[in-house]
Amino acid sequence: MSRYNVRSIALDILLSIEKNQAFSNLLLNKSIEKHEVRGKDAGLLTEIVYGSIQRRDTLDYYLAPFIKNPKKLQSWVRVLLRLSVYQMIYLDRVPDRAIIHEAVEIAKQKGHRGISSMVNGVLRSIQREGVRSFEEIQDPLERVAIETSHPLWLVKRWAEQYGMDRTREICMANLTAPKQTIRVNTARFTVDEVKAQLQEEGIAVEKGEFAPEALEVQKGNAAYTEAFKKGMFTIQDESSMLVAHALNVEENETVLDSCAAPGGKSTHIAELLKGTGKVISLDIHDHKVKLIAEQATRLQLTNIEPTVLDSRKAGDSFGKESFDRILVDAPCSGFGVMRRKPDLKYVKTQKDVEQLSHIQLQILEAVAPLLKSNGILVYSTCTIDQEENSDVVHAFLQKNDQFKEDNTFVDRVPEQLKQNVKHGQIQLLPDQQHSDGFYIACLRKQV
Ligand SMILES: C[S@@+](CC[C@H](N)C(=O)[O-])C[C@H]1O[C@@H](n2cnc3c(N)ncnc32)[C@H](O)[C@@H]1O
Repeated sequence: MSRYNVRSIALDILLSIEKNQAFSNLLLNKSIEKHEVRGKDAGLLTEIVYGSIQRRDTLDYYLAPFIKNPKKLQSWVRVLLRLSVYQMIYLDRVPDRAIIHEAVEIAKQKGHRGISSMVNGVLRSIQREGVRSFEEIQDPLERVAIETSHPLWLVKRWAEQYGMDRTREICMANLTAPKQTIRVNTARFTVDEVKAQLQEEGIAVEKGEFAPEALEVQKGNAAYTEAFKKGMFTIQDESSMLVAHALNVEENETVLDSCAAPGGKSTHIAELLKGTGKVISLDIHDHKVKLIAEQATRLQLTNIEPTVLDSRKAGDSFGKESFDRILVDAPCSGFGVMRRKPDLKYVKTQKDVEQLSHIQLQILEAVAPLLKSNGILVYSTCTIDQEENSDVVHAFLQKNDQFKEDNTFVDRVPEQLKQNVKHGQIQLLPDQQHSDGFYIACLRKQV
């Protein structure tokens, strides 16, 4: 595969993301398979696609002084310029002249002479003159927004919730590459067994930062291994691994996972139950419930029952007080996982946050009666927005006085995170723990 093709494929992927607002990781994986992009080329393609999305607004800021008629610029030309400038500024392994040459060739093929000479002119000017500084932006919020390529409304919102300094750190952290961590299937294997098997397959791993069953991948991709096929582990961020521990399950218990697909947490709960008891795994989408069943089969866990159901109607299918533990790993804005899904920041709106917080509260209220007294209800999201996190929990507790914050939650949190637990809740931020941003609240139903 030549470099020319890699950039051409990158352009097609980026255009398709712009047009359909499809998630970048899915589209990228499909293209890698379709074009059989391998080795270093796959790495370069991934870097160009993710980087160009992640830095979109910064790249436009850099390009703006060099483009005479921005309104007339066709979207494919803008995307081609973005991905070329991304490489010139952020990747040092390809010389600028090669990047410019390839951009001009693509422009010739896709457009006409006028366009290719404009692309050539813009990129050569940037090569010669460099790009402008962020110091030109007076407003500090706007500067963070442009410098880290986040929408201004989101930067403003986080500045109100977390303060200016923390917001900048969060936004910067969202530009870094996420780690790959795996969760050992402790129902069937030990951490050492999995480590040894992966090492045999050329995948270097180290102990995770805080979850006992976590291994951090240092080299290689654990997804394409025999160990994965054999069900020795699940690929999961470490912050997500805290959720099943928060439930504090004991063998033979019955657990409701009310928003379960694709099954990352259901399978963890099933593993902690050591194959005993039962996990009823609900999801509203039929095609997603199939994914839970697939994972349970791969991991050889027989104590999971994947079920298609809107959990807001769970009361029609299950009796009051029928579960020992309930998890609501709610649909959310995903603002904690922007490193993995950088397109989210341009797609989600303030209205989405508001609507999601209503659904989250509805789900909590619907499943609450199904919990036995003294049982634990865990609410979690992969977002860092307070309206979807502590505000939802606060609203729920106000209306449901049978529930209280579970102060024993702190005992089930790893040592280095204990200080982050407040009132039975923890908010992990991407700049602090180097994991995904994640929120967990642990509530107990009073006897
Ligand atoms: C954050 S994801 C869950 C991730 C999952 N717990 C895991 O660890 O793999 C939220 C899920 O909730 C599902 N969902 C959204 N609304 C729902 C509802 N009303 N009832 C049940 N599931 C719902 C979505 O389809 C999505 O799969």
